[in-house]
Amino acid sequence: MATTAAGASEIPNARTPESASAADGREVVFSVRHLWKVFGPKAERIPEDTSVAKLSVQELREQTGCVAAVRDVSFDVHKGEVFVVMGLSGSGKSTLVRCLTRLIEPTSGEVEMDGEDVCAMDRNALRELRRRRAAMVFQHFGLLPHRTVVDNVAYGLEIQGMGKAERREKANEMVDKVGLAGMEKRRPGQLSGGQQQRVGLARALAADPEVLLFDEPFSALDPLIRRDMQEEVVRLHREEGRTMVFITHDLAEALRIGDRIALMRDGEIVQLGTPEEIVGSPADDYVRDFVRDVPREQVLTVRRAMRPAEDGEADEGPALGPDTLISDAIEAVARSGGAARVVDGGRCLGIVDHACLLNVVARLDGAPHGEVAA
Ligand SMILES: Nc1ncnc2c1ncn2[C@@H]1O[C@H](COP(=O)(O)OP(=O)(O)OP(=O)(O)O)[C@@H](O)[C@H]1O
Repeated sequence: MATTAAGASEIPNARTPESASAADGREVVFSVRHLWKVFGPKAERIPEDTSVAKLSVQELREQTGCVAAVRDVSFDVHKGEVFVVMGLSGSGKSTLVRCLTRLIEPTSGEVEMDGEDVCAMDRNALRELRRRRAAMVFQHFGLLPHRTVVDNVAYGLEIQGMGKAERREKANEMVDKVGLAGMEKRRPGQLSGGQQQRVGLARALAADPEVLLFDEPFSALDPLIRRDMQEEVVRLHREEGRTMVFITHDLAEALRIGDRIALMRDGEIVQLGTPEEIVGSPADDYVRDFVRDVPREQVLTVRRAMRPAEDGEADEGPALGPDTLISDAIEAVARSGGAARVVDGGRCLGIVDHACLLNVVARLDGAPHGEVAA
């Protein structure tokens, strides 16, 4: 697993290649195909009408009076991943994620959860889906002010019909899990904003949903508490491996917590990839501009920097795992004074030296394996 060097933890991006890799054999939780959500008059005709479906957002609005909040979007969310939906305000993030459980009704397209057609679910199945299978954690948690912390956490379980003793026990367990032990008897008004968010998180976790859907849950928090909560999410994810879909407009947040990121613009996904793919190989100028200020050495790994080993190099020098961040590799190379080997399972995959590491930092790396762009 990649680690950040001390003092260089602006965007820690610790994840294994397995958790970050795209599909290969991974179980799909949500499968979305050609999803559209159009607001406005006769919205349902827009996706089918090729003469208007390709118009820009502004042209579409002018010609039809409709807003296409989500336009022909397809993707899979894999079991156990943190899937981040990122984009500027108005790019369609909330609409897209609400369509997953039909909190917003899609205009057209397919949504499946665990192979089941969400668009065909009746009212009861939908209620079950939202309560137990894919629970949403909102920015404003809507805590009940007159109830204690533990009763707020138990509330969802009460609705599910769980008995008092059992739900108390479960709620206490969740309060502990999110770091609020000792505060069980307080009321929301006696908690800080960050602590209230933790109560909301504990309440969502208590229902033990297969997927947690977060809609910008931390955007109202001040930066330090926000950072705490991001770490909390990463910790919970590591401990439980629960699938999470997380909306944010904050790139640093997306890079910090996401296994994969779907970057949206005007209702479309312009790039879907790991943080390393998005930062290292932006799909177009829009994405390139979006990630321009990201400290690359804190996101990209030595896989991207390494070059083939020359005679004798494969047997000497410090060994680094292939997921070592460039920032850590810089430290290792600087300390050793020479090149380092990138080693996986005893096999030398390549070499990183001063030049190839600097190429990545200076954005002179056009492609993986240290081939310098022409
Ligand atoms: N009920 C609605 N009626 C009409 N247009 C809507 C409606 N809901 C959303 N929109 C429009 O759809 C587009 C996408 O909105 P959405 O809220 O999904 O974006 P977002 O990326 O989540 O934005 P934010 O980060 O500001 O929450 C916007 O242009 C918005 O104005």
